Amino acid sequence: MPLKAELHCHIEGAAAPELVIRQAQKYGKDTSPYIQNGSFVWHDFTSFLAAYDFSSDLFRTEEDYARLADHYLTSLARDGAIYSEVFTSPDHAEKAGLSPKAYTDALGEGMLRAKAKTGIEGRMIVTGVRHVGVESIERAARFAARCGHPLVTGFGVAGDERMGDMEDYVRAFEIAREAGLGITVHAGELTGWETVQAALDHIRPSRIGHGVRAIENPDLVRRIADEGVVLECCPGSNIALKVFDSFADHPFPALKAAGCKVTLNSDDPPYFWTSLKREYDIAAEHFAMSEKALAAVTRTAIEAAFVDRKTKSALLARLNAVAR
Ligand SMILES: Nc1ncnc2[nH]cnc12
Ligand SMILES: [Zn+2]
Repeated sequence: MPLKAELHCHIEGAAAPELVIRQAQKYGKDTSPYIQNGSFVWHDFTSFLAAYDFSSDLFRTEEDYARLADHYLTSLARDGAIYSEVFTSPDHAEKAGLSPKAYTDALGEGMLRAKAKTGIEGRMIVTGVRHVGVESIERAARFAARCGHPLVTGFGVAGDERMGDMEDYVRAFEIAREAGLGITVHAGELTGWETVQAALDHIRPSRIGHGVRAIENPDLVRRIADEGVVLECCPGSNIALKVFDSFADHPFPALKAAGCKVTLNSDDPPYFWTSLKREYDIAAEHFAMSEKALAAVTRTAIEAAFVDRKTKSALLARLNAVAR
């Protein structure tokens, strides 16, 4: 089994249906509109977000969040992952009645529990959500910049790409950059190549969440390759959300062949009927990636990780010990 690293997973979106059902029982909620036969139910991005927000609202206490992070990172480690970055969302925490600090501390506690059991190294990327609005995104950036939590190492923007413009987020990203945080932004998932170009022009991230629709513009693909911007690709998510019709139509191999740095990620795994392990399996089966090529993807992810140099070297040494 190849060693793996993940850069792109929304922690609320990693809650398995069984865990969500348990939380719903705890808080007296009916899951039947959103979970049927042990599987999340949605049919487009808007209804996906409705199911996601319903489930997120069932994580309310520090222990709920600690258990969620522990659960997810432990399952990742069992699938061969040595490193995990998760997107956190102070907006969801506040809606559930927890302060951003209590929420972040709790997730950090869960990550440390998973590390104690399995050795997996975890970090958090605080995100603002586009469809909540610019003000909340700047609030999230200010929180990320001043929270001082040792596992918070990045800042990002996610949510419905069809709302707002990249330029609206420049201030938030400047706050995060000045605080020394790594920068990633969702672009080129639900909207076309223009969003990816706008992200590069206005935000200057080292990584792009998805970015796959850059394939629509060969000049932009060349620019991504030349500038060494890392793409956090999530093929299973893209097919589930019908960004592309099939894995045969997915641009992962073409982006890689054009010299773009690509990584494999699960995004919101149970919502898209995937896992990090399945993403590596998809790449082996549909993109003809050898074990060596998959190990190189893991290496790209670790090199692009928002983690201190010493930890990065230790992770690369672990990878190099088994993959040559
Ligand atoms: N796939 C996705 N795209 C944008 N925002 C998200 N938030 C959670 N999952 C997301
Ligand atoms: Zn995402």
